[in-house]
Amino acid sequence: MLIEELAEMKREKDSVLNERVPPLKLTDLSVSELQDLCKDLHKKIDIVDEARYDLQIKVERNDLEVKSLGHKITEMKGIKKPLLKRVKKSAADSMLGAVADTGKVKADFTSGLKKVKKEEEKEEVTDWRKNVDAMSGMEGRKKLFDGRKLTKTANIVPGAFLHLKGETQNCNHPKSKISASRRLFLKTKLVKKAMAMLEAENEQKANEKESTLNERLPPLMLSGLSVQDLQNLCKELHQRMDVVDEERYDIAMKVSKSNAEIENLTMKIIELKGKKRPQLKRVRVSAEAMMGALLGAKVKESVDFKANLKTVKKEEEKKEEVTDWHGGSAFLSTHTTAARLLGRTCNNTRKAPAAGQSFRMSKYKVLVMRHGEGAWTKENRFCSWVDQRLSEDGVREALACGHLLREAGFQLDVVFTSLLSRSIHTAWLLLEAMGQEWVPVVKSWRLNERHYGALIGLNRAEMALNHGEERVKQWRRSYDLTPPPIDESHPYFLEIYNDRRYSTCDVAKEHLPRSESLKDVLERLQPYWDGTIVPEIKRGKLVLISGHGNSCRALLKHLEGISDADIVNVTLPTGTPILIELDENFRPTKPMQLLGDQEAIQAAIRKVEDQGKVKQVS
Ligand SMILES: O=C(O)[C@@H](COP(=O)(O)O)OP(=O)(O)O
Repeated sequence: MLIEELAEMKREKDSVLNERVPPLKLTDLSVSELQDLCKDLHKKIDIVDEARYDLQIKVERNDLEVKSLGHKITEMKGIKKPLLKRVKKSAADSMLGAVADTGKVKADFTSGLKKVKKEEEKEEVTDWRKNVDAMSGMEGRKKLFDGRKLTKTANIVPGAFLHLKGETQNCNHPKSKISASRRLFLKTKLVKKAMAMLEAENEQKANEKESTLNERLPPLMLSGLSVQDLQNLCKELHQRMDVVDEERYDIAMKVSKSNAEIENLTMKIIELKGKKRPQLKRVRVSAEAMMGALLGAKVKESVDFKANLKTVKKEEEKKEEVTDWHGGSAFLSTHTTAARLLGRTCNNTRKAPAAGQSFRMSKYKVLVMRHGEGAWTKENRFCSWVDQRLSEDGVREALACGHLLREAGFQLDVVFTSLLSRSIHTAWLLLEAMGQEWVPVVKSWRLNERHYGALIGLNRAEMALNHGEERVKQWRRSYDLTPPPIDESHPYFLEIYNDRRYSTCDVAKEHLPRSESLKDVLERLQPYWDGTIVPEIKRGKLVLISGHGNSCRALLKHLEGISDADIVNVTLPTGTPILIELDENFRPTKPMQLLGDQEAIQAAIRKVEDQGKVKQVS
């Protein structure tokens, strides 16, 4: 790295740290003021130290992930890999493996692997297979769930799953006698067990964290201290704050470095997979189905997506895309259905045309999408203004979205994103997949995700357990409910508000939101839409907005005239572009279209909705 760059990084670090820990001013302070100052410093150290602790854990996790991805790449390149030994996995890892998507178990056995002699490996592999073979039949099952056997999750759970999924490599062993229903039974039990272990592990981790933090920063004892003592204590705490904060800064740098590395490796893996992507079919979908897709549960009973699925020849497909642009009688009738579904509570200026009314010509098109899946979606935590990256699936979704748009022939002129990395990366990836990297990407905090206030970082399913699913739904989807605001004691407060990106906004940092309802989101977003995005569209540019679940909901509410009551039922899937066609007055001319495989879209919506439910494992 160039000396100049290093010097720049040092300058940047010094300025951030100086801003966060300004010099002490002790002169003329009374005893009580000094005591307050001590308390204040003590509290700040506590917060920063906790953040440092969390970041350190993240560094360790990232390191493991980097190693694991490295192994994967080595394997994919067909390079002879070193002999590997299974290592203990945490309950969390086993859980992740056990409950990984669509029923295909994905325990990642290459992570944290060690070289060993061939003999050792064979022995070990044979061992767990034997274990599982011995588990068929009632006796076996009992043994399998015997607490003694399960005290070491790592050695049994992943192996058992692997076997149950029929993914064992050794062909010499006779085929498993376990029937499908037994398999399901075993899997369910194992998941339950793993969940209990996960809970215990989480509790243990929380205890460890608390005791470490308490040890590092014992409580303050201020009584009986003279002015001189208090001044010395302030100095000591100030110095300590400086050290802790600098460490936190360095660790945060490590995290962003390893995040970038993970992203690079993930991209490499995707490239190595040979850009194999699912065949996307354009399908004719009724307006009802479209609204069903968007409104999720509300109307889904009446929607049969399978019945609407149709394979169309490529030629026909293109023709349809172009010629159906302004619609015909079919368009009018579908639009009317959509108007009926939404129109009841639509505000009149935005309402789609009703039957008998003349239909308007589409003058403008705009594409709106929620970014690909974010890393915290996997953990089911409210992410909001915390700058999490895309997950591996999120990267895949963004690329698939780019391919879809390229195949459909879209030529973008400008992309708008929020200031959050997940929205920006989605834009980059999709532009790359479209071969349109040159297209400008314009960023604004006004497209940021809704600020979830004090809810940031909390787990939705746990919230549902503690407060009820309905309450969580209200927090997530209602129009004018504002969650409790974030304050300085919140673990992510400093990370958000000390971030340099927020000093670039068109409002002062202290006026940035501390919590928002969807209504607030629309209020901060609309001036940007009217003042910056609309003029570009009017210039004839094709605009894509890579936003967030709720910033996109707010925009759709505005464009489609969705009522306060109906917006509650609108949930957006990740990585799915929505095409909106507008007339010269920016009123919709036809129902918005969620582009892509409708069945998959419906499933993705359900997945997002289910995040707010108490997880039932039965
Ligand atoms: O803040 C978050 O966690 C999600 C939305 O959460 P829900 O409103 O779906 O709970 O935003 P996004 O992933 O689109 O950035």
